[in-house]
Amino acid sequence: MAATATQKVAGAMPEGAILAVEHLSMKFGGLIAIGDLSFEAQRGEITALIGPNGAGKTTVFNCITGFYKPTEGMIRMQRKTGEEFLLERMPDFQIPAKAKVARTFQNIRLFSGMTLLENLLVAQHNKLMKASGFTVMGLLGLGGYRKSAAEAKELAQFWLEKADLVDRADDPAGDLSYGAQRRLEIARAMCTGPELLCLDEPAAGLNPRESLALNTLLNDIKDTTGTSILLIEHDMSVVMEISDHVVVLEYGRKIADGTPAEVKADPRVIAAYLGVDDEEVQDVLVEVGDAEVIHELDAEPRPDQAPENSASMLAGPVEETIAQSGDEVAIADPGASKAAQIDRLNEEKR
Ligand SMILES: Nc1ncnc2c1ncn2[C@@H]1O[C@H](COP(=O)(O)OP(=O)(O)OP(=O)(O)O)[C@@H](O)[C@H]1O
Repeated sequence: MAATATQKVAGAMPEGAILAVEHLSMKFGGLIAIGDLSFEAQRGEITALIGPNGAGKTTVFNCITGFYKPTEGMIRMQRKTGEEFLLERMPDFQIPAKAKVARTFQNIRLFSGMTLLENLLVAQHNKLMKASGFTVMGLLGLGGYRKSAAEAKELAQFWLEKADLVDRADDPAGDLSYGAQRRLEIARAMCTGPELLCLDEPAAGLNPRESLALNTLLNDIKDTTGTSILLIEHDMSVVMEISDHVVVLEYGRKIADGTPAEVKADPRVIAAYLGVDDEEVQDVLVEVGDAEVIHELDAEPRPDQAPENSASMLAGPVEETIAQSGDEVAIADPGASKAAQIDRLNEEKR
């Protein structure tokens, strides 16, 4: 019999974790966007998911929030009540309501013609409809609807204040600056009462002042509500400043996992994150003092075989990819992964 989305799975949830991604894989035809990825997000912490363009970060988010059904693997989420969900088995519309996971997108998705307040009330639509008993009489103010409507407005105002937007409550959302729209999206997500908030590049396109306001809001959410945050971000000032834990992807694989300070000093991360520019990699390796790696890396570059575009690359070793993908195989050069280059050099040193 098929397991249900809330069925307990073998093995306890890792200590303190709200989310455990276990052996997740996602293939698109012959392309392995995520390959055997496992990581955890701790309850009450900010976990950042970073990596070069095309590393698979958004695909992970899409699997967590039910937009994609993973090819393999498990995504376990445990609520404060102890109730456990297998997100990969749930329909996407149930994930916010039952598992209490909310998300924002890379491109802003507000109702730009509606006021800020209206945007936050719409986010609470389900709760209000329930309070109306789904009847016209309910909507007209009988039963608990009136009370719920007042509470919804109060909650919206609470989050407008937190996002430093309360003075603009009656303005159309489309009139806000980019940074303010980002904060409004987060406020809107918080109005749904999430236990896990997934933010896809919230600092994209923000100026330093707006990035600072974003950091303040996210730290405030973490400290005052205990909501756990999973963050995809390219802006390292945001990642290093506010994250408790950082998971680094390259070609759909995890290459590092640790505190911001740990991953920042990891030569594999530096090599992967700096993309295809070998000279830049070496500069940074000099900065972290890994002269030996630099020396060996000098002998290793294979620019003639490097990818032109990371988005077209595969996640794993060629032989593994061929074995997994059947006819529709897109082949990547194993030399393309800079983290793998560092691994090979370390292997040779032993
Ligand atoms: N629906 C899809 N169909 C086919 N390929 C896809 C699909 N979604 C993602 N991909 C591919 O999967 C890989 C990972 O993409 P993804 O968007 O997850 O990367 P990312 O790390 O979020 O990149 P970025 O930082 O540029 O947003 C890419 O090669 C991408 O082209």
